[in-house]
Amino acid sequence: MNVAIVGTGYVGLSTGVCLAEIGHHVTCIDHDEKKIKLLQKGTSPIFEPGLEELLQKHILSKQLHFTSSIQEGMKGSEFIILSVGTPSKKDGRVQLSELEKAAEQVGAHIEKGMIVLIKSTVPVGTCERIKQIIRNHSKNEAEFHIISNPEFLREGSAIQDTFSADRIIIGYENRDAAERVKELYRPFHAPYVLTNIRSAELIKYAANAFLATKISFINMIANLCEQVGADISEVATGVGMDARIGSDFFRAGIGYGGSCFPKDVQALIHTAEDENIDFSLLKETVAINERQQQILLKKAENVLGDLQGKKIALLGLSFKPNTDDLRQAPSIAISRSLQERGAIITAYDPVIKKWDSASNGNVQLKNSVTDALQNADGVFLVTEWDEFRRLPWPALLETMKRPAVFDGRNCFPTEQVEACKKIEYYPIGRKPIIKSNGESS
Ligand SMILES: NC(=O)c1ccc[n+]([C@@H]2O[C@H](COP(=O)([O-])OP(=O)(O)OC[C@H]3O[C@@H](n4cnc5c(N)ncnc54)[C@H](O)[C@@H]3O)[C@@H](O)[C@H]2O)c1
Ligand SMILES: O=c1ccn([C@@H]2O[C@H](COP(=O)(O)OP(=O)(O)O[C@H]3O[C@H](CO)[C@@H](O)[C@H](O)[C@H]3O)[C@@H](O)[C@H]2O)c(=O)[nH]1
Repeated sequence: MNVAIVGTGYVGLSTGVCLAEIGHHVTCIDHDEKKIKLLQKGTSPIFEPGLEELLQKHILSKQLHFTSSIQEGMKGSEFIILSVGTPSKKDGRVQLSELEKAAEQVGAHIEKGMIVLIKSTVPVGTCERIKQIIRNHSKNEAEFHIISNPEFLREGSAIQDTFSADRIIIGYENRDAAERVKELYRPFHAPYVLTNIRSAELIKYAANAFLATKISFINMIANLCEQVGADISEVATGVGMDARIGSDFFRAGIGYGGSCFPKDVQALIHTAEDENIDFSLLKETVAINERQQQILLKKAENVLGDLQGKKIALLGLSFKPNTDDLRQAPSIAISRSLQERGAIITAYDPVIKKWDSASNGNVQLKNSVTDALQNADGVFLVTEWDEFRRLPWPALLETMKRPAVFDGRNCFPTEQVEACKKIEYYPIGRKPIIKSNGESS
């Protein structure tokens, strides 16, 4: 089948390569010409495991094409997938201008029988508006169909998530169009949920808001663990083993970030507000998350005192491992607060090589963990990149002024704590371990 994807970002590109892999002919469209040129050469503009291999494979197989022209991309396509960004406005509501603009452009080239799938995350009622915009811009009044098809892939595991999706949501008003969409995705072997468009739109927000709330809940339990002498890892395991609760998205830490949870929770609060519903539970999810992002800072102040002039090393900057995405990353909130307190901030991340110090806090990016840790008063483990678990920690800590480790993801290997003669280890929701000359106190 022929598919056009409008918006070749994290979602559009991941979806595009996966649809090519299952045998479709895909044209990815983006108005960013630099991005398109890079993609045409087989280079991925984003860091996403497994993506570049599929990209190169299907450029060669001629199943994957890239263009900055909507007209060229849509020509002969049966399915038009819209996956442009829907970021937050300052007040937390959803900015729909990118999607509306894309809809106008799609409208100008829409043809009879085309199926337009809205994959961008959009508030309830948006798909109906987008349909109207496309119709208003259609020159030939072509009859087309609209489908709400929210996406659930995660950054860092986008390809794997697409091939083993828990479900595919198809919000439809025309049953034949829904059946054609089922056929498009059939090789993924995922269960379908066929529903009306508004329910499909809401499913996406409810899923993200629930997961974010689950994280805030376990973070509060972690904070309680610290006060009552319990261990969050064991508590989360014991609670999560109840099949009704589940152990996924139950890792305590420094709170959730990324381009989705923060904006989608805010958007759902606003949707409820517009219907005169005070979704106070979600407001608390957000408030807990904001406090949690400051927890390493508080611990560091308790241990190191005034942070003015102290050197703090941040390990990991992206909002989670295996991505280069910095959108709403906890590292930004942390470095801004450290800067306010006059700390000197160094950082290392395996893939982030650019950092906007003016808006994200003044951070000196280093090329290695060794350089970042040199002479530091403390290290914050911010993102649980795998490589941090395999470092020669005993030797590294000796290069620090004070071997104080503030572990925001509980990812520092326990055996390494044991191997260190001198360490002050402060995890989340667990007892700190202080060792000097090989003795714990
Ligand atoms: N990032 C994720 O993990 C994820 C997962 C599920 C759903 N979503 C949702 O999917 C949507 C896209 O997210 P993303 O992270 O891929 O966004 P993104 O910002 O990475 O990509 C959007 C792309 O659309 C392009 N674009 C914008 N307007 C265009 C137009 N008129 N014509 C052509 N190209 C245009 C931009 O240049 C950009 O490359 C959002 O609604 C988001 O909430 C994201
Ligand atoms: O137990 C956990 C799990 C995650 N996180 C944090 O939560 C954030 C989001 O992580 P994750 O959900 O893995 O990444 P995203 O790529 O943001 O994916 C979420 O947002 C996407 C965009 O809507 C959805 O498609 C996905 O289903 C949804 O998981 C990150 O900061 C994680 O560190 C935790 O703190 N504890």
